[in-house]
Amino acid sequence: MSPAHPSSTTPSDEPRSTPSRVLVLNSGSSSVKYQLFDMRDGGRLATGLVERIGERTSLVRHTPLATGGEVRERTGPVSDHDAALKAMAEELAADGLGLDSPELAAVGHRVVHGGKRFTEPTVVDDRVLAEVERLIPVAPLHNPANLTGIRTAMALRPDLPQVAVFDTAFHTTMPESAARYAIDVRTADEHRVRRYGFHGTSHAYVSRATAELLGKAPEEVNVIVLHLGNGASASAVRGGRCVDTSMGLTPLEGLVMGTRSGDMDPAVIFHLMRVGGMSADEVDTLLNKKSGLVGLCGDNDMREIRRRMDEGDEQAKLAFDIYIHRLKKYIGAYYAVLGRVDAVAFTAGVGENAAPVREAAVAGLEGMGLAVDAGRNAVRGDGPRLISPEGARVAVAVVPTDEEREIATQTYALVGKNN
Ligand SMILES: Nc1ncnc2c1ncn2[C@@H]1O[C@H](COP(=O)(O)OP(=O)(O)O)[C@@H](O)[C@H]1O
Ligand SMILES: CC(=O)OP(=O)(O)O
Ligand SMILES: [Mg+2]
Repeated sequence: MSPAHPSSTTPSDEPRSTPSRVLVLNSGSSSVKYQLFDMRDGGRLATGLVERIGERTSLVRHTPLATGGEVRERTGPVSDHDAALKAMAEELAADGLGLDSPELAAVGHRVVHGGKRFTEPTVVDDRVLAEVERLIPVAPLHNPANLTGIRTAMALRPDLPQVAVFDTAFHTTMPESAARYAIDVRTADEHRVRRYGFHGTSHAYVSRATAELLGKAPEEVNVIVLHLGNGASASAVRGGRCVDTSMGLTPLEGLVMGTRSGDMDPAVIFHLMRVGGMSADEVDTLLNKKSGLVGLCGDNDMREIRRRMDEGDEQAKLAFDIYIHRLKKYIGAYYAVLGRVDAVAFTAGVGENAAPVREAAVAGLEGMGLAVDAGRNAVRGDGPRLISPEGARVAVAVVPTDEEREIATQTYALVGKNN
C-alpha cells in the first residue's frame, strides 16, 4: 500500500519501510479510547481518551509514550464523536504521529455488534458499513459510535484499510442450544432474535492468556472468563472455543453491571409498560442506564461502593451482594456447561482491581475445587497471576485484558495477509 501524503515524521531522503503502525479506536457511547502501536515490536507509541462527549466538561487526555513527554489533559466541551476524533487526530499530529503518517498501516476499530455474519476481523467496505448500521437497533449504545469512528477515520485517510474487529465474533462458535432463546422459532428467525454475546475480543484474549499462564495450549483447557468492567459478561470457553456467554441479543443480558440490570423476568418490561405507564424507550433507558449497581445504590464505581460499605452503608452492601450472587450463579452454570473447569479468570476494571469481588465470588465454592488464597489475592500487579492456593484443583487467576492490543494484532495480521 502506498502512502497518500508525505509526512514530516519521515525525512524524504530516507528509504521508506513497510508501514508498521496500527491505530486502534474503541468508541463507546460517551467516550473514545485510542492507542497507537508499532507492530514491529508491539510497542505502544501513544494512548489517549476523550470522555464525557456531548457534555460541557469533556476530558481529552493524551499520553505520548513514544516521545516520553508529559501527559496532556484538558477539559472543555467536545460536542460529538466527530469532534472527539478530530481532537484525537490533533493530539497525535502534535507528536508527529498524525493520521497522515506513511508509517500507518491500518486503523483497527472495535465494533460491538457484528450479528451472525462477521466471524473474523473484516476490512470495512460499503457492505460492512451497511450491515453495522442495520444492527444499530440491537446495539444502540455502541454501533452508532463505532460507525462514526470508522467514517471519520476513512475521511481523514481514504487510502488506509479500516478493519472492524467485532465483539460478537468469538461467540459465533456457540452451539444452537446456547445461542437460541426458547421462543417461537419463526418469529425469532424473522427478527434475528438470538444470543450473540459481546466483549468477545476480551474473552478470546483472556482465555488464551490463561492457558499460557497454566503452561498449556488453548486447546487443552476449559476456562470460565469473567469480564467485569462497566459492562460485564461471563463466558464458558472449551478448548479455545466459546460455548456459552452471558450477554444475548444485546449487551443487556446476564450479569449485574455498572448501569445495566442483566437478567430478569422479561415480564418486568410488560408490567412497567402496562401498569407503570412507561414507554418502550423509557424502559430501555431504565434497564440500560439507570439499573445495575447505579440503580441499586446510586454508584456504579466498585471503589465507591466498597468505600461506602466500609462506612456501614446498607444500600451499598445490598448492591454488592446482588452483584456477587449473580456472578456466583454464572460460575456455577458455566461449571456445569463445561463439565470440567481448569481455570476461572477475572478481568477488566473490577475483575483486575477489586480483590473483595474475587474473594466473595468464589467464597463457598470449595466443593467445586474453587478457592482464593487471601495473600495472593491481595497482591496488586500488572501481569497475569494465580490467586488460588498452591495445588488447587481449579486455577483462579487475574488476567488483565488488552482489547486494544488484540485488535491491533488482528488488524495487522489481516492487512499483512491482504498485501
Ligand atoms: N481500583 C479499583 N477497585 C475497584 N474497582 C475498580 C478499580 N478500578 C476500576 N474499577 C472498576 O472498573 C470499572 C471500569 O472498568 P473498565 O473495564 O475500565 O470499564 P469499561 O471498559 O467498560 O469502561 C469502574 O467503573 C470501577 O467499577
Ligand atoms: C458490549 C459492552 O457492554 O461494552 P462496554 O463494556 O464497553 O460497554
Ligand atoms: Mg471495556
